[in-house]
Amino acid sequence: MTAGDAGLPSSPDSEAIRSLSGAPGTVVWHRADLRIADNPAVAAAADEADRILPLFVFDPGFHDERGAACDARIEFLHDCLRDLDRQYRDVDGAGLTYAHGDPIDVLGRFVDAGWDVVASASPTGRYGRRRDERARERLGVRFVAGDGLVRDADRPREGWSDHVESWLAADPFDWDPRSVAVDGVETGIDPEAVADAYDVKSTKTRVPTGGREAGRERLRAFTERIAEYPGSISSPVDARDGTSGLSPYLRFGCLSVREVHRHVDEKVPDGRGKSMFVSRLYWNRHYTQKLLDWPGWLDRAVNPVYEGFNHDRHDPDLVAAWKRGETGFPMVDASMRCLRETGWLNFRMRALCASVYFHILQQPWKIGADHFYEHLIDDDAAINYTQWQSQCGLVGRPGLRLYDPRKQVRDQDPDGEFVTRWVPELDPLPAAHLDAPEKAPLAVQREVGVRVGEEYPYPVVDYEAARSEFRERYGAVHGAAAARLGEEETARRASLSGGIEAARSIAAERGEPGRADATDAGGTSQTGLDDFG
Ligand SMILES: Cc1cc2nc3c(=O)[nH]c(=O)nc-3n(C[C@H](O)[C@H](O)[C@H](O)COP(=O)(O)OP(=O)(O)OC[C@H]3O[C@@H](n4cnc5c(N)ncnc54)[C@H](O)[C@@H]3O)c2cc1C
Repeated sequence: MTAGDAGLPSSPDSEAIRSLSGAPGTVVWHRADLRIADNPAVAAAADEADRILPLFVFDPGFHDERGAACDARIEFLHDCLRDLDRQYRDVDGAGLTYAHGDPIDVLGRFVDAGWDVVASASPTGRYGRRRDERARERLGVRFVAGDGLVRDADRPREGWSDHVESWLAADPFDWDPRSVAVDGVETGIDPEAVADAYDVKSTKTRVPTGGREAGRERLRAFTERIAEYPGSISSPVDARDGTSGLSPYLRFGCLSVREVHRHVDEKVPDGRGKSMFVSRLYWNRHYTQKLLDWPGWLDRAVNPVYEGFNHDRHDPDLVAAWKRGETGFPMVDASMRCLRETGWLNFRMRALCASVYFHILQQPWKIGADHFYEHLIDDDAAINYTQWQSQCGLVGRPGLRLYDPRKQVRDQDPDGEFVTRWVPELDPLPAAHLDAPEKAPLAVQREVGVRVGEEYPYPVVDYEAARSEFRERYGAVHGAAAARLGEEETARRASLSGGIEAARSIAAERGEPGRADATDAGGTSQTGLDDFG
């Protein structure tokens, strides 16, 4: 579909822009920073101009069939935009101007009419990177940094934690709405028109309402129950209401990481819940720094030795079974169905599904990561793809994150609440058999009317055999992969928290052909606060 096919023109046109009265000022081009508080671009524009014009451009590349987001994520974005419009109106200005078309064309018309353009700098995927480069080169758009990441440094990871810590402690970006006029141009475009034109209709359920107001409410509610956070993280049943649920609000910039940190720091006494939550805000910055350091995370194995790993085994039927939640591993199936229907999963279940996909089904990692990208409401290219590569073991660090899906049922869902909610055909089976229904005695299967192979599939692969085979294959090249971490370029790409030195020390210790050091990740969970790599 093109802009024309969707029935929406590229708007506003030059005439509408020229007809704005008064001298041109500065356009604030909003993208993934849908707030007016603690926003470096808004603050910079208000500081330099007497007049600002906040703009969001609906890009057909995001909304038509080329866009990878599900309709629920687009609806969440639309909520965020309506809320941003309200934020501007609340400070007595015109609201947000909605545009439609190729952002470079739209912004070019403003530049031709004498406007400057500023935007917040943020690492993006390939498409966004190209768009931003064109905007900078052709139109002189200024990208203002202020997200706590290290830019333009030869070794971004040197002193990185200190840098993030002082950014978190610094005052938020501020501006005085009384010192600047907030202008707008009538375009006839708004989220409703876009939803109609592109037929945006979500079929997902339990999707939260987008926008700053809803995000702030969630933050307030979460801080009241933060003491229960550590005990709620791992189980998919408890996590749904037990973790903050802030990820989509951070993803679309309704709230800044810094203001979330400040709120928790000021309102919550020190304790385990607070420190675990704060460490996750660091992880958010850590994984985002990775994408800034190397954009290839989105489509190439970070360690060249693993490029193409599993490609020779690509089996579309296995991939389809994983996507549909029909692998015969109940915890994976419940998680994959829950992802498709609600657009959210807790960390452990995301890691489990990625691990089973790559280590057990032995399928190419990017197809799996793209599927997550399509369905997650919080999908953040920076976190999703870097997490996928880390979970799959494509960095070349020692230690595989292998999750056993049967153990996860026993540990995280012993009563079968999550499994039977999402895989209702297993509901009649006693909970004791939900970790491995294929092992339930035939008499039990007959009695409750759940016959494995009919109502529910046998495991699509033999878990133990597949795990041994994967360890064998992965281990055969792991020494070579570790050795590559000793090379400057691969070390830079990996962007480990310990910097290039950490990568070199892995190369020195493990950099020779040998077997992978595989452990069951079921008990170990994930990277610690002091170990961002
Ligand atoms: C394969 C895989 C893909 C993932 N994809 C995404 C993604 O696209 N977007 C995303 O925001 N998170 C992603 N995560 C990280 C994590 O699962 C989610 O941030 C978390 O589940 C969101 O729920 P919450 O906001 O309630 O988390 P909370 O536990 O309340 O954490 C608060 C915030 O900290 C950050 N955070 C928490 N855990 C992590 C982590 N492990 N890595 C980086 N940041 C973290 C997020 O911004 C989150 O909103 C992924 C994890 C895996 C294993």
